[in-house]
Amino acid sequence: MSVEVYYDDDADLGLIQAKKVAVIGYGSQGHAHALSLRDSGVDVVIGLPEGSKSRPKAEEQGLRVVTPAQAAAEADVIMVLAPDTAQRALYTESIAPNLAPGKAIFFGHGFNIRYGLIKPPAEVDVAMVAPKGPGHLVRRQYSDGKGVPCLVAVEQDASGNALALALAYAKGIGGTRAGAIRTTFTEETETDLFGEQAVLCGGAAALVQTGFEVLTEAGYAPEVAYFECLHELKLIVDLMYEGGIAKMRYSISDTAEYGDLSRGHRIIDSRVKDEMRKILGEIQSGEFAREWVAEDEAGRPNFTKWQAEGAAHPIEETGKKLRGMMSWVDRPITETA
Ligand SMILES: NC(=O)C1=CN([C@@H]2O[C@H](COP(=O)(O)OP(=O)(O)OC[C@H]3O[C@@H](n4cnc5c(N)ncnc54)[C@H](OP(=O)(O)O)[C@@H]3O)[C@@H](O)[C@H]2O)C=CC1
Ligand SMILES: CC[C@](O)(C(C)=O)C(=O)O
Ligand SMILES: [Mg+2]
Ligand SMILES: [Mg+2]
Repeated sequence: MSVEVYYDDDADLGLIQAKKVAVIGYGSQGHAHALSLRDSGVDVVIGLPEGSKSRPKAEEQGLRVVTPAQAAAEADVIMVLAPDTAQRALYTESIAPNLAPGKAIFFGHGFNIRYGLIKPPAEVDVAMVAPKGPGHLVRRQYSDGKGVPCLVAVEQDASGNALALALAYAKGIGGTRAGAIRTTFTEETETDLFGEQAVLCGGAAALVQTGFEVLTEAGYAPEVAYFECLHELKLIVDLMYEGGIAKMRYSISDTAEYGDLSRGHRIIDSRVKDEMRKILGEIQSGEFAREWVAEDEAGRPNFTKWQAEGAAHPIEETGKKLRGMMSWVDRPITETA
């Protein structure tokens, strides 16, 4: 099945330059969208609650900041980049009362639309521009004249022009320099959640911690275990990123490649694959969304406990010490806003 991909020549920046855009939220994605849109000649206003700790940062970067309700009232296009769990109340209290026919509401992730937590009226466009990378990389790539590929989707096309507007927005943040892939809210939400749970965040973190535990429990030095299970993962992933698994296998030793080919599927075996299917089922059925919304509404008791347990894992202490010895380890991209 082939996907539609749009590039700069397929997008008319003038469409978004003719609109006023409210970016609600000024975190990882919000700062990247707002600054890049502004640098693309778009009239941008930031919506943040009074007392938000992001306010000084946005103001220092020369942006006008008002409340989310005022930003939504002023704007033609409202991009919602607050945390997913805050979006439903934000929508009900500040955005819905300020929607009118002809306006558009945009998202960076489809969670609230996919699971029916936000139901915009039929007279507004509902679209998504979701960069496939962390916000700080989105901004850095834009500033370097490049872009991070993004997904675009239209849930509701009241104006008949929603896709063109979404592509114009994607161009304004550099997305169509790299390519904007057409998808749906459902596909983006379900694959994004699956990817972060099973592979990128949940799967990878558990793999690293478990490998570290096996080596240290067997008496090997934590420092050596850290290098083997975490530090070198970047070198391996960089090779995959550049040329797929094939390039990684080309680059490693034959001994490593034989170990990879003969042992990898003993780790990620049919039980793990079945569990991945189960996780996908929980995402598709809405079970995960209901659980996460309930957890958030209860004050995040499990989230907080698991976060603290993760932070206390011995690999963190070892890593902190070792990274202090590695002058070549760049400042993390999460610290460059
Ligand atoms: N992180 C990423 O790279 C990616 C994120 N996304 C999606 O982008 C969206 C934003 O996520 P992300 O950038 O990570 O969010 P962050 O947590 O980095 O930032 C959230 C921002 O929203 C503000 N905020 C919090 N509550 C409200 C509220 N009630 N009203 C208005 N603003 C509020 C925060 O202010 P304060 O400083 O006061 O807390 C902060 O500025 C989500 O939908 C996410 O799924 C999509 C792709 C990648
Ligand atoms: C992989 C995590 C992510 O989905 C992302 C940066 O794309 C997120 O929600 O932060
Ligand atoms: Mg993602
Ligand atoms: Mg995500």
